[in-house]
Amino acid sequence: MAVAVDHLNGFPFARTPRCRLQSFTHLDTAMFELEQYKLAQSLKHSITGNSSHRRSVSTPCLSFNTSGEESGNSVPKVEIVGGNGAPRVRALVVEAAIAVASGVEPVPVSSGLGGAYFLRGRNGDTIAVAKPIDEEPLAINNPKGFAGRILGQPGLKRSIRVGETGVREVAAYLLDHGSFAGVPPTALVKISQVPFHVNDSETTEPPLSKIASLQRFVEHDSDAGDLGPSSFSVSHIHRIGILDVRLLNLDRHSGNILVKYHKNSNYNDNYAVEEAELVPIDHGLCLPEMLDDPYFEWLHWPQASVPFSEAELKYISKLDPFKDASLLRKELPSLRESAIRVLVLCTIFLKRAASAGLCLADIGHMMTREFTGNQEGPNVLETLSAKAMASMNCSMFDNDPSEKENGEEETEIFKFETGSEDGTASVVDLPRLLQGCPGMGKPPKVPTKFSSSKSMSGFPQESLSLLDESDDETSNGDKKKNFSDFIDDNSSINNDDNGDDDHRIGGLIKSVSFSMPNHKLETDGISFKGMNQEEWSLFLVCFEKLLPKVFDDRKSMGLKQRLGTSCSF
Ligand SMILES: Nc1ncnc2c1ncn2[C@@H]1O[C@H](COP(=O)(O)OP(=O)(O)OP(=O)(O)O)[C@@H](O)[C@H]1O
Repeated sequence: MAVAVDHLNGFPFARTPRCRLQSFTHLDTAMFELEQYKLAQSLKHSITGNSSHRRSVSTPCLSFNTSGEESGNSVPKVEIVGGNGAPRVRALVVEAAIAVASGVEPVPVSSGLGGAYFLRGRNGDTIAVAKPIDEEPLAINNPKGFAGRILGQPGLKRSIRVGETGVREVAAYLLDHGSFAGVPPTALVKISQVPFHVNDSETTEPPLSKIASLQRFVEHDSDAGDLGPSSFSVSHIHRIGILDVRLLNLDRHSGNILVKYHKNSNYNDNYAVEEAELVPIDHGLCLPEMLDDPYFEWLHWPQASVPFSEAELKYISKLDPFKDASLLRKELPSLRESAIRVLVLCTIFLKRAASAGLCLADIGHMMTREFTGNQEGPNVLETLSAKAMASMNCSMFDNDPSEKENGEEETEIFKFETGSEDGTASVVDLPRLLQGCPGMGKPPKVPTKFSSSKSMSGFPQESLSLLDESDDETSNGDKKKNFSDFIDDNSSINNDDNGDDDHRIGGLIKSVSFSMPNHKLETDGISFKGMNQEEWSLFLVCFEKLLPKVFDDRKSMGLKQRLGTSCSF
């Protein structure tokens, strides 16, 4: 059996009318070809690297229906398309490639809302979990009855698009430096000639390949939902919590924490102590495109109120949000800049809060929205961001008195209408939003102007309106390409080449911009995508200035509320 490993560095991608292609200028694609007919004849399990077998890809479009040379090639294969620079992923992909080439079919996983498959080796051991992006919840080929939207539309969470959870799984692994939280090795791969699920297969040609996240399978005994938190160590919970805060994880429910038991070395014959290792999985709903409401299961666990240890504080202090941002841009060019900015903001928030002496529970609470009555209020992080945006505008106007005069319509600007499909309008009251944050005081008078609301039609879900696809840019100001940009439209996946939002996303855009164009403060989340680099830097300065007061307030409030820190676990 031969394994040909092929590196495609800097491959210049063409642009075709049918298919938007991604310029993977720095994509280092490792291609693992395993030819099945050779398998039968092979000299048992010898694996040889063959760099001379360079493969030219004429249509490197990451589509579900491949064409050209690939359609004539029925060899199951796995190739890395994102996260190649991460440790331990090549070994994972080699194993998965050998498994699929040897003809072992993926086994569907019954739990979860999305399509997930166990890939097994020929000895029956599970190697990896593959989650095709077109089988995510709400995606076109979802096998569990939650299909219906096309790639690029808002998904289960409005701030994360259908088809873009896989890239986030990989981002979580890349950002888990030194395996601090223990995210299993994860890569974004293209898997070809493997029978995954397809809806409506009678009318549509089954795809020859799919893009999927591929994660190392972790042997485990249960998940955290089956157990009470008392058996979990403070350190394991803190490490997962630190990751969740950096990534603004919207989905850290207990089922997404696997539990493995190890015999503790201190046990004696009468009483074997088992230590539970926690393994975080399922990071598809991290790094939203705008500030959103995270879900942190550990917030309800007493360990989260224990102060960070020295080692944890050291790890946090060494986190560099800008380096992390560069890493993501390099390894995962399809991840949108707006999501990367959320990472930067949350990391700064974590670092400053930890160094101010706040514990994980304090930080998690400040990032979580609260319900009062039946109304959801903004969390402290959102309120702070809104205030930083406002003060940023003020400081820009300070330099330009003429603008200041023109913008005196204040207060009203905090009330903007949001239309709904039935024609009713709701009003979002930003002064109230700004007052919701301890230490914020009165909202500033901020001159702003409204952005025009776009009326769209076509989809019933009002949530479809919340992502504006128009202007996602890289830090250089270049238009950024995303998965939905380069999906071949043969695959029935949205391929918006004409830039016309209206035929693609239904509902009503609900956003208001501040005085600078594209600073969107959306009713369901604050987005940073419209800021240019200079504005973003200014925003961060304004944001950081607001932190000490808020942290002081939280500390005095937390003293009353928190559990005693003398609890032992
Ligand atoms: N790395 C892994 N190791 C072992 N088992 C895994 C791993 N990843 C996922 N699983 C198993 O597969 C199941 C489904 O995976 P996952 O939760 O990631 O899918 P999902 O469709 O995104 O789920 P959800 O609807 O909860 O968001 C998990 O409940 C778990 O049992």
